[in-house]
Amino acid sequence: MTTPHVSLRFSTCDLCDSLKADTSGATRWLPGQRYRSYGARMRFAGPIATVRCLEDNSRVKAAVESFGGGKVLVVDGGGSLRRALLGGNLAASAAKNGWAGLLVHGAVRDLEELRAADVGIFALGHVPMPTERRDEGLSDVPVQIDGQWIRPGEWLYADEDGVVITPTAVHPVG
Ligand SMILES: O=C([O-])CC(=O)C(=O)O
Repeated sequence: MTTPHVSLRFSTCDLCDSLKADTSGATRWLPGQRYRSYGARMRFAGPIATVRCLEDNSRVKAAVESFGGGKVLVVDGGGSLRRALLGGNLAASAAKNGWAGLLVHGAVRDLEELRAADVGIFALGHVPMPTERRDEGLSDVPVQIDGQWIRPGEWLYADEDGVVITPTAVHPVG
C-alpha cells in the first residue's frame, strides 16, 4: 500500500471555492467550530476509514494500531462526551503508524499528550474517563455525522475553517 500524497498546503476554503457550484450533494462539509483541534497537526487530509462505536474504543484501538498509510479515521462515537475514545497512547500509535488524522465525533482525553502527537485530531470535546473495552463497535461502515453520510474510501480535508468530504480526491485551485 502506498501513502497517498496530499499537499498540506490545501485549504478547505479554496476547496469550497472550487466546489461551491456543485449542487449534486457530493460535497459535504462541517463547520469549524463543531470540532476542536487537539493534535499537533491543525491541517490534515486523506482517504477515509471509519469506526462506529458508543463509549467503547476497541475498534479505534485496532485501527490506530494498524498501518494508517496517510488515511483519516472518522470515528462516529454518537456524539457522546461521557467516555474518551482516544487518549495519549492511541494518539501516539496513530502517529507512529502513519495515520494523517482522526475526526472523533465524541470525546478524547490526555490533552497534553495529544498536543504532542504528530497527527491531526479533531474532536467534539474531552473528558477524563476512558471507555471500557468490550470488543463492541463496527469498522469500515458508512457513518452518519450531523445528518451527513461519510463513507470509507471517500476523502476528508480538515483545517481550522472546517471539514470537507468529497467522494474522491480533489485538488486545490489557485
Ligand atoms: O486507552 C484508552 O482507552 C484511551 C487512552 O487513555 C489512551 O489512548 O491513552
